[in-house]
Amino acid sequence: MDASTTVPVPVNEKVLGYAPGSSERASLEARLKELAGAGPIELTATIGGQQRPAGGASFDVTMPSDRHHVLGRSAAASTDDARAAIDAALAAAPAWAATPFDERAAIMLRAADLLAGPWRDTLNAATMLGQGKTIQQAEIDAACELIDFLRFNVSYAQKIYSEQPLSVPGVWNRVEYRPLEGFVYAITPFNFTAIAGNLPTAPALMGNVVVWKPSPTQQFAAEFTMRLLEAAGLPPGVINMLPGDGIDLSSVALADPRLAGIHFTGSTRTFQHLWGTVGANINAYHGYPRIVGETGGKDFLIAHPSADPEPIVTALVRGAFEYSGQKCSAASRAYLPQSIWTKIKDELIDTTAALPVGDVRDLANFTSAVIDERAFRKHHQLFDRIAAGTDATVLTGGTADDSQGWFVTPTLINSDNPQHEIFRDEYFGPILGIHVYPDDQYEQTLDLVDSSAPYALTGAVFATDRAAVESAHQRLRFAAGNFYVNDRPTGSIVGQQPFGGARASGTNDKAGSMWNLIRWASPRAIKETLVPPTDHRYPHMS
Ligand SMILES: NC(=O)c1ccc[n+]([C@@H]2O[C@H](COP(=O)([O-])OP(=O)(O)OC[C@H]3O[C@@H](n4cnc5c(N)ncnc54)[C@H](O)[C@@H]3O)[C@@H](O)[C@H]2O)c1
Ligand SMILES: N[C@@H](CCC=O)C(=O)O
Repeated sequence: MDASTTVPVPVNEKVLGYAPGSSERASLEARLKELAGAGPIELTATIGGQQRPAGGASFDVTMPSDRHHVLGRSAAASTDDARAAIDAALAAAPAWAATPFDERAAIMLRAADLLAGPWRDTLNAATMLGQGKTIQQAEIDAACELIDFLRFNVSYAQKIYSEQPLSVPGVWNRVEYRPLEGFVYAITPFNFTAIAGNLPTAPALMGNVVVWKPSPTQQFAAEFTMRLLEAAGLPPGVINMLPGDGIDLSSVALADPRLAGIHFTGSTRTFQHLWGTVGANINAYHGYPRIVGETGGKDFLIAHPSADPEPIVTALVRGAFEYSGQKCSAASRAYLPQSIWTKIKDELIDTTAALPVGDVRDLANFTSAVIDERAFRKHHQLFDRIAAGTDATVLTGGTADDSQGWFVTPTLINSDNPQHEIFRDEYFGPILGIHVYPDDQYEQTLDLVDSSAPYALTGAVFATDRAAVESAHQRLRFAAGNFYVNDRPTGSIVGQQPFGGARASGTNDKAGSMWNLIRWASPRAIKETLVPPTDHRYPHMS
């Protein structure tokens, strides 16, 4: 049975400011220099606690804002690596499942404290360099959100374990929250070091063993995350990290009868492919694999004519362009009434055009390059389509330059056609589509917001009129799993805004919450009769 001792009450990790002259800035800058100048480091697979080069095709991890700067060299996991990782995970499973909850929890809490202290600069600097994040964006992700995931999950797990059924005189009923039988396959995206750390550690906290495949473009920070977990005392084999694109790994892992679950965050397309493969293999498994996936978004901001104009500009600039729009939560379509648009148009265009965009090592920049050549080309093609079409206008931005890094300028695109692709497709970049509607058509526009895109991840309404807020709550009830009133639709905090969406945006199991952790437990109900009956006859028989 799992322990019911108390665990520390979690508190959100404080976001450090890195202002000029601060001690945290000096220490971060020193670590940035060290990691950037370390020469390409070898990025290995970790199988059964052993670091070893993976056997597949090699790849480089480079800086998005300085694309010729190679940070690390790695190789994709081969089918042999995949089999070895699954074997190592399953070999570790009995001892890990038998490890008391308190001991598992202590490892996660220690990882959180190490990250809050001596590992903070390393994970922040690795995330800045490898994933192209500014310090603000790295700090809220690689430091604070991952620390929060580790601490809050311990507290949520304890709540789950303490949830017990009724016992009656003569009978003791209990529920044992067993781990799943088999291994969990955690597949993580490039854009959040915290998500990459949470997806393997959440199932591991619940007693599961994991094969973890980070994104190739996040492999630099993933390498340090794996070392951090080892430093915290994670036993060999509990989490096995395999680099690469996942093709060979999936050919083995998704066909393995012992696949117990998939913990995925990434694009809708990849998730649908994984789900389809599991469906096709369903007769092969010992059980029904749990499938948890948080995927894409086309996140909206709608303003009512009663809204204060000024905060809308800030919400749009931060919501759309922080981390160059590479957040699943990024505001990528805005619906503004004509009266507000008239007031904010110039300021929004001027502020967007003036955003400092450049190398992440210059801490004065607001944002940087997009993640890789694929993302860069996707945006280039979008700009070509917009230029060739007649129903959308670039208000600012619309250019891309790869001479130094994968730079795409923060871009505002206006269209009167609410069915235009800019209001439907996820680009995952610094692109904000703007639709201006007549002031008297707020209600109809809410319906447009609800129906124009297949996703339902995040959204925001700006209004001072309470009836307008209420109307948005009702009409957009299923349009977002995270809904914001008078705030930008990004920046959820663990423990405050449990995160996830439905429709094409995922299974909405809310990362960093009890609802997610419960997916990694297989409850066993135990009834113990204290003095068993000795007469088979019922009263009606006498
Ligand atoms: N809803 C959320 O909480 C959330 C959070 C972050 C990112 N996202 C979404 O993630 C996407 C961006 O991330 P990305 O570009 O890394 O997504 P992606 O789908 O391209 O990749 C995600 C992961 O899947 C892996 N992958 C791809 N094919 C695979 C296969 N056949 N087998 C195993 N692994 C495979 C990738 O290598 C990567 O590790 C966006 O759509 C964004 O909205 C969603
Ligand atoms: N939880 C983050 C988004 C993660 C997706 O990329 C936010 O709310 O901005």
